[in-house]
Amino acid sequence: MADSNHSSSSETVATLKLLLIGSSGTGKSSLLMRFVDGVFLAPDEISATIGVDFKVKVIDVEGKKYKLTIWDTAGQERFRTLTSSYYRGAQGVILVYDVSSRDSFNDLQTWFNELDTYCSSKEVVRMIVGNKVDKESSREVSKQEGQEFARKLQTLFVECSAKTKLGVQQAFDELVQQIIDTPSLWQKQAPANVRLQPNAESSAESSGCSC
Ligand SMILES: Nc1nc2c(ncn2[C@@H]2O[C@H](COP(=O)(O)OP(=O)(O)OP(=O)(O)O)[C@@H](O)[C@H]2O)c(=O)[nH]1
Repeated sequence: MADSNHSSSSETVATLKLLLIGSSGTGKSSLLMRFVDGVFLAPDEISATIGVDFKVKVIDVEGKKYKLTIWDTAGQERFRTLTSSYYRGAQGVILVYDVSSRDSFNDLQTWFNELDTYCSSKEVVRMIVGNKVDKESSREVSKQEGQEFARKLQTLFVECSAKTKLGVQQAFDELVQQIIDTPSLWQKQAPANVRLQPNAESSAESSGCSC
């Protein structure tokens, strides 16, 4: 998949909404920055997310352009607001843990429960990402454990490092490819350049809502 951030949204086949969830400090904002901006901020340059943030990236898959809106939410409970609206319309969700933090891995089940509550569609593509593999000497969760948990929950699985960028592109590529391979998730959207009638029903179908 290639980047094409200079193309206009009217040329895109679809807009895909991706979410990053997971406990505080696992590296969600860092993964987003690495994937969209190609940078990694040092610990003293990055602060905890408050509420919700998002970035946009246009990618090229087999000659077609897809606009990704990638949402990053606060891991800290006290900064979490608007939870249900955050999940609305998502086609892909990345659950992030830190391979050097057993607690963040144990927290995944709670994040899954939240996901099931707000995003019940089984079609929505889910991926577990074990971040910070560069911290191999302080690893607390083996790759095999991560894989087994993902298999149990029937999700995709990738290990990566926002710091070294290892695996980051692969994670987003696999997630997007699976969404593209599930047309019912995104083909019901109105084309980006078609405006709905003001009185059009705000049903799941007309809003492109997947959850
Ligand atoms: N070594 C290493 N550190 C990382 C990596 N990714 C993120 N970090 C560091 O981990 C800390 C937390 O990163 P964030 O991206 O702010 O984590 P977050 O999940 O967005 O945190 P919240 O906004 O509180 O939910 C920062 O100090 C990052 O620099 C990584 O791949 N390797």
